[in-house]
Amino acid sequence: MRYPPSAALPDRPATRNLSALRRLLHFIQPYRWILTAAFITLIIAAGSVLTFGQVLRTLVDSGLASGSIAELNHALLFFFSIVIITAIAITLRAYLLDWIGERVVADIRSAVFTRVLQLDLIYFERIRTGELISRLTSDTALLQIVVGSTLAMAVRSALLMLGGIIMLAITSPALTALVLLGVPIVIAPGWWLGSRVRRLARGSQDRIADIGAYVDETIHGIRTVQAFNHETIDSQHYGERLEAAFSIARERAWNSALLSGVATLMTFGAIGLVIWVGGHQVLTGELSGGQLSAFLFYAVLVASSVGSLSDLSGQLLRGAGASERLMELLEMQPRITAPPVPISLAPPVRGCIECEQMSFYYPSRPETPALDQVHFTIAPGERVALVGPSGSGKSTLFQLLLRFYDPSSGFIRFDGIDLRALDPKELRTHIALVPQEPVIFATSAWENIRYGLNTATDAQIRQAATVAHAIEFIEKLPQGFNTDLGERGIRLSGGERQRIAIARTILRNPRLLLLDEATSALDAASEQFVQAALEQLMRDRTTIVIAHRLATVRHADRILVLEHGRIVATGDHTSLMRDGGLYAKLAALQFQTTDQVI
Ligand SMILES: Nc1ncnc2c1ncn2[C@@H]1O[C@H](COP(=O)(O)OP(=O)(O)OP(=O)(O)O)[C@@H](O)[C@H]1O
Repeated sequence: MRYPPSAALPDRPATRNLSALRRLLHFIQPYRWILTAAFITLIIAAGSVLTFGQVLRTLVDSGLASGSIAELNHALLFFFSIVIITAIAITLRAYLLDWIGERVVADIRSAVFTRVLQLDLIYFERIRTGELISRLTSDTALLQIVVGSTLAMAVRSALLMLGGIIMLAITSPALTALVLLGVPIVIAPGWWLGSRVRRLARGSQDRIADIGAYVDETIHGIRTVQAFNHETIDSQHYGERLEAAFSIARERAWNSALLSGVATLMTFGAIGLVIWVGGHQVLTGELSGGQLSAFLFYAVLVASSVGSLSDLSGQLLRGAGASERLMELLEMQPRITAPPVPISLAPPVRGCIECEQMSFYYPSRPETPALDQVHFTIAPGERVALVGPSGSGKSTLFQLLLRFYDPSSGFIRFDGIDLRALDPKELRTHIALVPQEPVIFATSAWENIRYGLNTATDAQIRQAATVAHAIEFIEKLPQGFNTDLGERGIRLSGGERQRIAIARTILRNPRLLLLDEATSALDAASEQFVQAALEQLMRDRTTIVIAHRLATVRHADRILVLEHGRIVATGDHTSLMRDGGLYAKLAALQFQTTDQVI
């Protein structure tokens, strides 16, 4: 088992360890030359900033103090040259690093999304969609900042800090000793408050992910929300989450404000002290005015570098946490995979299904079998109806046939080959599922039908829509096939959505059709169209249908009756009715008797 045990997403507290950032190297590696160029510009920029202190010293001591215009001009020329070099280096550094940040994050997003799409259903049972989306957006956004600026800023600050200290020592060793002694006193409160701010910021981010997940769930279920008059309650729940987020954010804001105040007090207090001591030295002639100016410049530089290093270390830690979560997502291995050497289905694929003493337990319910010693064979082209009370395992059987899960024991074979020996991709090209609630995407009718077969031409799509009796309503839509069907097909009726799904399946032309009949009754006209479309779809292929209509069970070659995951009876409608038993009871209760009363 390669998933974390309790949650789908590794939702651990942010790591205290920056080594998680090392895992980003794999993504940065392809751009190492650009990164090298960026670091060269970074070093040039940092070097130029350090040179400013010397420029200042020359300006004061040689330019101003000497009273010579020529020397002043000379010093200013030096100053402008450094300004130009710094500006060019900063421009290049900013662009190159931003570029790398955006590029790496785009690559990570793409890799994570591709991986998530490959994970199997057990993963999606555990995860909240909103949370995943928030991870994909907020964690990657954090990484973008880390790769695109924080890392480089940290290196820059470290360079400036070290360079600054060296220049301080060169300028005035005595004052430097004083400053270094004072540094711990100046930065200690900052570190303490800074770590509080970071912890609160992390809490605030988790609350925001929680709010995102709640909004996602509520908006998805907006019809249910409104139908149950749940708007006020949901607003209240949302409000409570917002308040929780706000109270953490308020605490963070207060600590952050305090941090700014304390940092200002400490920094300027320390500068004042240096001016006081240094000023005395200038007066006694131990130090020149230029030296004191340069010293102050370097002292401010070192102080601000230390300050920004402490800020950046928080960001780096959060980035390391984000990187760790994303990399763990990336490293998750789907369990349903092709074997190293998959067996290919020999053409022509027939669509023969065998289930041999097959049992299945959902991983989250290891004590109750969802399917128990199921045993049957379905011949190519046969039409089989599955009937059983709710929870008897009908949909589970479909999921196993599509190999979303593997049996816990026993076998399922397709054309005589164990599903586990096949590449699931190949298997699924021969199977199509028409669910009760078809999935419609927020795009045109063209694209929704083409979903069944990427390479389909417009003519093939029209043909499939005609066979599925979808063309009748598609052509009446405002822009015909180009009409956007709205998110989840919200602009279509239930019957229309089903006919789009049927057209899609016709295009796919599977050997095995898994059909979950809609339980909700359609109006007579729509029902007629859907039935006619289904008849076309079922022709000449093996079909297993979870039946809710009398017409379906009557036309089935065979009916399998499931109860508590077991097959309790098999036969055709007439013989099963004659036997009485569960089927007869279910038939009386379950089938929509629009066409004929039992
Ligand atoms: N993802 C899951 N994890 C754990 N148990 C599950 C899961 N999905 C279904 N079950 C359980 O497995 C059993 C079979 O469920 P299944 O959905 O196959 O029934 P069904 O016959 O299709 O029911 P219905 O007609 O109501 O759709 C039920 O007891 C159900 O609670």
